Amino acid sequence: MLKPVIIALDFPDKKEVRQFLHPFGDQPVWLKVGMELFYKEGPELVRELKAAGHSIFLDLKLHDIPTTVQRAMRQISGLDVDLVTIHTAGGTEMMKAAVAGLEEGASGVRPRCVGVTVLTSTNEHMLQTQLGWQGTVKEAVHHFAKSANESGLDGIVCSAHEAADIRQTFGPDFWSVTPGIRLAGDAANDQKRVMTPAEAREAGSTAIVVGRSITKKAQPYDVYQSIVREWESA
Ligand SMILES: O=C(O)c1cc(=O)[nH]c(=O)n1[C@@H]1O[C@H](COP(=O)(O)O)[C@@H](O)[C@H]1O
Repeated sequence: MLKPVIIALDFPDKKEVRQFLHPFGDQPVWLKVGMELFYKEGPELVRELKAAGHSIFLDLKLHDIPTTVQRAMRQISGLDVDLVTIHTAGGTEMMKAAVAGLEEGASGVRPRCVGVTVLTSTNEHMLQTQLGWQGTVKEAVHHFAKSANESGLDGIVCSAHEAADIRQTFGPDFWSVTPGIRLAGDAANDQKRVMTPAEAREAGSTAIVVGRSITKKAQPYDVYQSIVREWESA
């Protein structure tokens, strides 16, 4: 089992990805390929990273009518990635269609699918004034997690602040994948609900997603290793 510290490869192209991964040698890690990189490099880079032994979280956050999502997930599943995202706000019919598409397209075990709930760049004030939700962030995440769970998803994406409630309610097999991770002293940037790796583990996160706190450092490989140690000793 790979360490559940997922590195967000938020780079513009494969050249920068290869440079970044060079110090990792042949050590397989969890890598997240998001929209910026996928829209530039497409499936070819995903195949390259898979062939190198990495686990791939393809984060394209699908949100469309059920038929379109099902057909898109069929294609994504054919890439043999390990984890994918969908927006829970698309509703249960869409999420069920996503799972069906993943099953149809898989040659073996289908990719796990987690539902994005309230983005970690959103705080309670934004949720209430911009998105029209009357309750707290915790209540909103719980609400979307319930519909994700009922739709057959494998977990959700939320901040580590909600992870304890999710684990307690849905059990450890329902994943809480938590971005918004910052090392003590790092800038939050656009993230609003942040925690350190150790805090996230103690709160019950299944896996953490870390981008800039690794990728913007002078010695990213050393920082990755220290985050893994922090996670394991928490
Ligand atoms: O789905 C995601 O991965 C995601 C959901 C969310 O609520 N917040 C969030 O930051 N992310 C992703 O996690 C990564 C966080 O990057 P950093 O803020 O640089 O650590 C980015 O690639 C985001 O796209």
